[in-house]
Amino acid sequence: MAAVTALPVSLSARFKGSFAYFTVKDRLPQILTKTIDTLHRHKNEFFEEYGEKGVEAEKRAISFLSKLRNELQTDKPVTPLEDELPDAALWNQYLEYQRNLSDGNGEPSWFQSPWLFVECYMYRRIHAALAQNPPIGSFDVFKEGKAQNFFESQEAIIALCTYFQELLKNIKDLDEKQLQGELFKLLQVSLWGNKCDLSFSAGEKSSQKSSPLQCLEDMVPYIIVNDMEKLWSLLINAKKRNTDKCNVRVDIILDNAGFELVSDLVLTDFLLSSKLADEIHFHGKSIPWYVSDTTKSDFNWTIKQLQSANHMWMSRCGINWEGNLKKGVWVYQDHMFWTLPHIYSSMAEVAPDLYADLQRSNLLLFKGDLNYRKLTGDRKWEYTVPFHQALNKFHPAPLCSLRTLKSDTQVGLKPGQGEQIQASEPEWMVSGKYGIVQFDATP
Ligand SMILES: O=P(O)(O)OC[C@@]1(O)O[C@H](CO)[C@@H](O)[C@@H]1O
Ligand SMILES: [Mn+2]
Repeated sequence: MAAVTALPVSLSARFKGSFAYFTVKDRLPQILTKTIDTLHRHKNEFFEEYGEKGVEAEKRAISFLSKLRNELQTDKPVTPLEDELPDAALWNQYLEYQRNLSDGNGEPSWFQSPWLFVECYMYRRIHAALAQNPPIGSFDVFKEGKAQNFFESQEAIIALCTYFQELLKNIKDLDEKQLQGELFKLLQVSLWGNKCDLSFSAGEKSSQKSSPLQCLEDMVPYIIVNDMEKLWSLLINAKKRNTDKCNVRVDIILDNAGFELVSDLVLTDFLLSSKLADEIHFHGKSIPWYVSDTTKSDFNWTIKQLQSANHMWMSRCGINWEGNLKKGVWVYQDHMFWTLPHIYSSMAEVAPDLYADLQRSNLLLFKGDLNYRKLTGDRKWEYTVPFHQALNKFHPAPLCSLRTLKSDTQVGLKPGQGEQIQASEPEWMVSGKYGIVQFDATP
């Protein structure tokens, strides 16, 4: 009989001094405080739009959020959701599951439970604070920050769009080697684009300032797992096998809006334009999430901004991308599973429809740190554990994580590799300076 190996423990704030501990202790309350400030600042706007009712809704949302911050900071039990939003029952079932896991060690709570669970729960409660308070129910408290990130990355966006439009001019004449070179460049831009997330900096500015293409070479040593060659093989082989009947579909599970999203759109446009893929499916969040994550409204807003930009190549990108959506070769999808606390190894059970949909893809690109945490279960893995093992049977299709390290979990390293980086850079797992392009194709 095969030995059943126990899974390592979940990351949690109960490990004092860990990154999870500092996040729950400092960063999450800061994010709540900023959220409250944002609502305060929009008070007049709510009044102008909805009169007294708007102001009352704002007050109720603020008091709900202050209560939440207090619960967090005093390590109160995590309470069932009391709203009637469509995912509430699934959340409450998951809370029950956590209760059973804690095995008489007390109720699930902010500093005792798995970090991933309580962090997701905070964003879900922020959503409830607004959703339960019409008429401001659909106000996205993180919208301003996402838009600001986009505007502050303007120069980098211009540089990227210009590079890409120049590339399109002679893309048909590129030989395989050149095509591979361009794919690798755009993969790296999309990888490093993941530095620009706003929950990491507790909502402080984090935009792409310099030209995103210039220093790629210098950053190669910081890609500590680099499976770009494997990605290339998969794509080029699929292209060669491709017949009219069988489209190559690539899915990208998006992360942050702002510069990162533009880098993802350029990468996926390249896949279409080079005919490495015929169809791209984008997966975004159905509610505001982890400060900077992309919602449908961010996705459409970004394309509109590009279209109407006062720069020829930026607007060309925007126009083409709107066209891709109209033609149906780009498809935007969302599913509530992406904003549940569940790790991806439970997708087949919790969201069988989504799992079945992903199975129709030739390649899944998972962007960012949170997706990596959910792929690998957010556990204290040994660095050398194979990625496939950490995925714990999650395997709808060949998949690849493009992620800069911003939480202390990493698998698939060579023996001694993690220890060696640790010796010279104790913050390597949480600084965003290192990245991975980590691929798994084994069914
Ligand atoms: O998924 P992303 O945008 O790359 O990163 C999300 C993130 O900033 O949020 C968490 C910290 O609160 C960490 O998991 C991670 O660093
Ligand atoms: Mn994010």
